[in-house]
Amino acid sequence: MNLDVQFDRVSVEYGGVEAVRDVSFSLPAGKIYGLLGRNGAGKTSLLSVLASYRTPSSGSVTIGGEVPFENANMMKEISFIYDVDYKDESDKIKSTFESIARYRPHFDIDYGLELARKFNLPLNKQLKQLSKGMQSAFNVCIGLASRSPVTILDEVYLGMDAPTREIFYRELLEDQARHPRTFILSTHLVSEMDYLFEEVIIIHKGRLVLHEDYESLTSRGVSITGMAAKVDEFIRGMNVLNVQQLGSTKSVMIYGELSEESLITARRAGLELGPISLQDLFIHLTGEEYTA
Ligand SMILES: Nc1ncnc2c1ncn2[C@@H]1O[C@H](COP(=O)(O)OP(=O)(O)OP(=O)(O)O)[C@@H](O)[C@H]1O
Repeated sequence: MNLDVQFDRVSVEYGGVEAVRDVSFSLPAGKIYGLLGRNGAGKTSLLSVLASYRTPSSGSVTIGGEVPFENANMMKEISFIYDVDYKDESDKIKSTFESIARYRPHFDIDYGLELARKFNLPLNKQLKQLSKGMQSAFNVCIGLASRSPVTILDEVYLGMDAPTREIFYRELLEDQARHPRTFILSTHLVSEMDYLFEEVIIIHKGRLVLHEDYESLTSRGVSITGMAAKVDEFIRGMNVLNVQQLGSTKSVMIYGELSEESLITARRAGLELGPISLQDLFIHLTGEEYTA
């Protein structure tokens, strides 16, 4: 079954206020997508339309050409994992997995339990007795063990410590290699998670800023380091994202590809060129001065 995701001119309104405006993009099945945007950019609103938690105020979302809203067959193929509050939940991990497996056809209980052990989750405790980070790790167990063809993980790392997040990232990549599917990861931890993304979608103030594959996106920026005067001369007229200076050495990030001629000039001037990070680009593209 082809389960490509298509957003077509999607807008989401809350009481007449537009949180998402006219967003279109398509996500071919089987890849890991990073969805980035600042607080309030509209990520959860967009994802909740895909997960059929709400309908768009205009436009449409389809999966494999079908509208998922109130489409029971299609809903079995989607998992939307977010920061669920378990404060009233007295079930334990295993029985929760068993309940989920009844309505998620791809759910693998053994894999879920294996993950729970890797995350050191206590199988004998009620969910409400788990710490915040443990509850997040439990959500990740559900997201991965569901093996849904379309899996949405909306800021699922909240409260998880760094080693636990590492387990999450490693397991995600390993399970993706075994059972390829579409993952959409919404995150603020850009520098930590960027290596997971095959494609990146950035939204800002409800609008799509870009959708591009990770490699070509990061190849669009360059860092230039060298003697301050030489750097200043070289970057004249370029789109500068960030400047750092230590003594007489200056390091500058620019956005835009350098021509072959510029590369030769930079080398002649003794300047060091390097890649820039997705986080640098993200900060630039969603800064206040940026207008899409
Ligand atoms: N139920 C709601 N009623 C009214 N406004 C809402 C509602 N949910 C979200 N909004 C507004 O819609 C906008 C987008 O919110 P959304 O939660 O989609 O952003 P986000 O990118 O997920 O943010 P964050 O990274 O902070 O979680 C915000 O201005 C928010 O205040």
